[in-house]
Amino acid sequence: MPKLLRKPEKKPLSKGVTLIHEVKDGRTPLEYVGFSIVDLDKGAVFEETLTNQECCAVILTGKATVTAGEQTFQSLGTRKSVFEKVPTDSVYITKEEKYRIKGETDTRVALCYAPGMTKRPNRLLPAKDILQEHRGIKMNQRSVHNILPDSLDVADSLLVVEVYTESGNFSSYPPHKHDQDNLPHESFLEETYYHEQDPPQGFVFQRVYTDDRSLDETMTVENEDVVLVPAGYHPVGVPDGYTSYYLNVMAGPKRTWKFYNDPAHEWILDREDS
Ligand SMILES: O=C(O)C[C@@H](O)[C@H](O)C(=O)CO
Repeated sequence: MPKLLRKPEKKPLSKGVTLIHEVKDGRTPLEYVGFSIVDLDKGAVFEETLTNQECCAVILTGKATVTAGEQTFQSLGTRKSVFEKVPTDSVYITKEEKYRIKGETDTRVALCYAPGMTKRPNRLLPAKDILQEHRGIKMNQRSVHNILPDSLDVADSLLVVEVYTESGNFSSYPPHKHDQDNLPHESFLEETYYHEQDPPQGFVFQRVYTDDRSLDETMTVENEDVVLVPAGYHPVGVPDGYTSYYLNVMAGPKRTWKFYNDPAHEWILDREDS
């Protein structure tokens, strides 16, 4: 198996709580980004006390109550499937905070982690405030929900975004990278991709490669897989008949998304939309 591809592990943590993915704590080559997926049965509770990391809890599906410090946010979550394609609710939780998530229904939660340097207010990121964006032309079209973009100054490191790519299209394309701390031209950001496909027997292809090809992995990515992007360009191609969803978490030394397109493929941006 390529070293950047992670399959769902489905490990029971406690009654009604199942760990689907855990990309953190010595189980990852990434230094800045941590990522988990947790499934909660109705009524089940997941609890954690953060240390030097901040967290964004994204209610992928189902409904949940999130308590962070003294605040409780009830009835979060807007969809039974990510493919309803509506934005969902998330909660930003500051470092050194204790939080708990209780499933009000069966719930899938993404826990996105990155270094926290300061104590910040915990904050609800409600679905109604999520900025939606359409990007691209021809077979390079995708829709984006900006959950925690760099324009929103609520986190120290975390950037979180979800992306839908329709049948036959490419996204994260033309291939771009953000692996040099060289602002204003490029920022250094690691990235994770949590993928789903509709219908779920689908797959997508994702390539992660650097200019010198010292890193060059092309992966067949199935439903619920995670891909790690420590460096390099990272385009995604979606086969005919399937829709792709992915959730990206990015973090690095500076909280700015400044990417650099692969010059070999940048020309596709210059085409007429006909
Ligand atoms: O616009 C897209 O195709 C999504 C990507 O930008 C994705 O969020 C990413 O690669 C971020 O670096």
